[in-house]
Amino acid sequence: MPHSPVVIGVDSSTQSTKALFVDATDGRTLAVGRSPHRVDGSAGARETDPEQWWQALREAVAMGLKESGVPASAVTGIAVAAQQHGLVALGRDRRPLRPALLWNDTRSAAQAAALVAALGGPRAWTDPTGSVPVAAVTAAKWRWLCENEPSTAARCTAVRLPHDFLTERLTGVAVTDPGDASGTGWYSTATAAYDPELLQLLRLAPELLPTVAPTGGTRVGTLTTGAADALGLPSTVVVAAGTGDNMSAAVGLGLGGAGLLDHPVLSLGTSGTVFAATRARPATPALSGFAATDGSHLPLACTLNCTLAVDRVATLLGLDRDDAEPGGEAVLLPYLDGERTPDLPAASGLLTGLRHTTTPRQLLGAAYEGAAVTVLRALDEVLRACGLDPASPAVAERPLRLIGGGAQGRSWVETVRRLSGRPVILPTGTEVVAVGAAALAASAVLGTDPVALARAWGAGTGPELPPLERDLATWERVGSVIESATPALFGPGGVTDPGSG
Ligand SMILES: Nc1ncnc2c1ncn2[C@@H]1O[C@H](COP(=O)(O)OP(=O)(O)O)[C@@H](O)[C@H]1O
Ligand SMILES: O=C(CO)[C@@H](O)[C@H](O)COP(=O)(O)O
Repeated sequence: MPHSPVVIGVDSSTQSTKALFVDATDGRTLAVGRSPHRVDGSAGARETDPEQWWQALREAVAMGLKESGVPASAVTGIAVAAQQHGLVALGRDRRPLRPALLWNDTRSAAQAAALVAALGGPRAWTDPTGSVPVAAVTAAKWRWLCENEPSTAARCTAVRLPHDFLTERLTGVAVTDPGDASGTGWYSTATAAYDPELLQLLRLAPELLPTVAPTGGTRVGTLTTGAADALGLPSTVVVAAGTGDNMSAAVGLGLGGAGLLDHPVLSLGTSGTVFAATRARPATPALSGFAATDGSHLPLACTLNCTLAVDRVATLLGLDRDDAEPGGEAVLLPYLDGERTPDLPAASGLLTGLRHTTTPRQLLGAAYEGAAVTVLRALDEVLRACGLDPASPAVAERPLRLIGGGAQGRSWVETVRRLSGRPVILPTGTEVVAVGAAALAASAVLGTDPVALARAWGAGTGPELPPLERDLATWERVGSVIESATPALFGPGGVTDPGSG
């Protein structure tokens, strides 16, 4: 009997690649293949060889095929969602000239500040792009490459984001989507096209860039013979344009034009992000005003230090992840990688409020609190960007959808509930970025709306935990330390503009 059609949603995130095999008829997860990658670098550098992502994609697909027992002939579509912003510089042979500069590489902070000044301040950037450049933004990374490795920049014949690089490996087609493009700093969310004035300022030739597909669910082509051989899949498999990981999570949760708008999400991974899909184009210096991949928008704030940083504190203390209790007087800002929100690229971890009575478990709890308050402080701004009044009781009761690896952890869930005072939904689909990519793939195969499809699949629904009484004392204690964490405290490299996102 023929197998029902299967689509593969790929999440190529900072730490690993996941390939989710989904039954396209009902959204059932059949298997998930996984393969880790390495992030190299110290003193602000964060790099990964893009060939590692390609290798990991191959391994994750092979694992998924084996575990699902699905015949390769049943696979009809694939799409890639990946970590945002990373700069992939390719040479004439379409191979990387150097490792990718990742979203959490802070060496480009000075270039970001110079770009803001060159255009006349934050508003001059939010008007076209929706966002103010910070070290994470690809435009700042391109300028860093030009200034620090000019011969590599001169040899560069193509500039790609992580998901574009992988989509091109699959199809041979140079294509991106509006969602991931909106994190580059050279794409205008106002005109839905690359901005020629910004490209000129960046000294980036438009020929180096991929074309922008109308949506992440656009059919780009089919697998090349080489990619089909490498993946063990038929060359008839349809490839969709794909998108950035946060945009894909929105699709997987059923948020967007054909789904729920203005419902907040908190993602707990290497980065902490808070965002919502909304109708109006965001343009405030306090947030990244991204495009979603389906024509709606995605106001978002992102921190550099979330699960990985807290896990590191647990390791330093010799404790298990969940061996934590509320921090008491201790405040720990786990800014081990510098920080993006607030914009403190030269920051390091900060501990204050230590007493003779402070226990290691409280210190770990303080790290959870520091990371959680840092990202949750942007939630009200996200709600305002959705046209909502955060102070209104109906908005305050709106549940927060918790996703990312951290949503699997008891301490993360309890810390977020205690500090937000909101109901929390734990979606049943634990790999919502990959679910979103699978919905984009299915959309390219079937011609349906990806958000509507993902809603029907139901991955965004799950148990709703009731609100806990809000721990305002901790919220305010941690918040006041964040307010005092100025660039001057962390030495050179800090940026004085409070714009973040
Ligand atoms: N059961 C768990 N409890 C707490 N944290 C977890 C758990 N499982 C995974 N994680 C965290 O999830 C993170 C990976 O999540 P993921 O969303 O895949 O990250 P990324 O997208 O940045 O690669 C790890 O840093 C790990 O700390
Ligand atoms: O830079 C951002 C968002 O602007 C990050 O959210 C990256 O997209 C990386 O995500 P994770 O690997 O942490 O999921």
